[in-house]
Amino acid sequence: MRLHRNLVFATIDALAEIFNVGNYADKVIEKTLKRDKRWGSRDRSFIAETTYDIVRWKRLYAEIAEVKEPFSREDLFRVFSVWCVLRGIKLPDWPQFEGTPVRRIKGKFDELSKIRKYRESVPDWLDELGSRELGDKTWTKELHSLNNQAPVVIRANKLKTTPQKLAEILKEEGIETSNLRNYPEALELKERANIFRTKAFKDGLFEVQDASSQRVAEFLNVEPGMRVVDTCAGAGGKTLHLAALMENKGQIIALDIYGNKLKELKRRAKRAGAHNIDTRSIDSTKVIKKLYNTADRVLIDAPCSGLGVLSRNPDAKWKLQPEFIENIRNTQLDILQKYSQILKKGGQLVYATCSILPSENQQQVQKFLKTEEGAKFRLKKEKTILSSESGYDGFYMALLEKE
Ligand SMILES: C[S@@+](CC[C@H](N)C(=O)[O-])C[C@H]1O[C@@H](n2cnc3c(N)ncnc32)[C@H](O)[C@@H]1O
Repeated sequence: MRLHRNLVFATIDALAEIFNVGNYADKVIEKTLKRDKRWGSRDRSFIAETTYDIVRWKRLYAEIAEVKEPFSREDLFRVFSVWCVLRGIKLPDWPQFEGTPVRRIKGKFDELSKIRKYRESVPDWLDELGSRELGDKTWTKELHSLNNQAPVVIRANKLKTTPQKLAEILKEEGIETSNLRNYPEALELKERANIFRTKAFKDGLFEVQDASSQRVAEFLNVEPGMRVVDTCAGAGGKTLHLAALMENKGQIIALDIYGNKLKELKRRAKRAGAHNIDTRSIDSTKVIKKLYNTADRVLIDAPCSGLGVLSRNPDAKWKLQPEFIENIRNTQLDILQKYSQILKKGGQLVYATCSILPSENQQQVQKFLKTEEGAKFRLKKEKTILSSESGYDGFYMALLEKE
């Protein structure tokens, strides 16, 4: 691979903004890619993938490069040169790479690879938390898996197509996919591509949704005609899936505390041809209370640490703080106690997170069952999806019935 100066410089700029300013990697990359209209798809994927890679391996690379935050531009070039050396990419003869100690980089890599927190590049506190909650053996495997680049999985929108037809349509647009066994609506891209540019996407034939995430709506046992409340709907990944499973019949009320996310949900619903979704912003407790005892099904796709989706969101490793996880656990329990009251007697509720920590998952459900509201519920089944076992995101889901 030959390195192009403007692509490397754009990557360094993006890294400076992510590491030193603290902006989100996806937003920074999106902005960086708009900088030069002449960049083709290979140029764009170089910038995006290299930036994500260096974000993912920040601790390991910085340790090898012997640099500390906040990084100067010179430091970032040193980190970049570690990335090149470890990938076997020939360094160009630019002044920024002069005197790069190639042998020393390889030696330090071998040495640091013996220690998990460096090898897998995580902060000390996170390594300790994961190991304490999951056990050393499972955490080691899981962390390794969460450091792999996530595959691109899409969900065929059954309101408009079938996975088979969609695969053919995408093939005509130059995108090859394969079916995923045991995931009835999913297709996986054989090669990464910007699928948002396809006509099939603009026509609402699919949504990008990880395979594990596609398990959540299925878990809720919805049927056409039901009244379903999606309490933490965000931009609607699961809401749209619910609408498809309900064949557009019945009613879905999508709630969130952020109105802008619900606006995006509406846009996506229009594209998907999902007509049975109402959105309501939770701007007071009244919004929830009005819905008490009205729903056949409730989904609580709770805010969480997001540790199960590190492979698609590697900068969370550096942005997450232990206090955030502590606070989010309180929110999760509070939400469970309040939003569960939306359910009618005999109705079913799914509590889900994209976390792999038992303290956000099964332990929260057990705590909830011991509360006054929780005593009305029975745990029907629960499922923990580990990335190391499934090859996709880490998720947790529990199905509860109101007796
Ligand atoms: C895991 S995300 C939801 C993802 C979404 N369901 C999807 O499938 O795309 C959690 C959502 O909960 C929302 N949220 C956070 N606190 C909340 C609260 N107290 N009540 C309702 N929603 C909340 C966040 O804004 C976020 O959109």
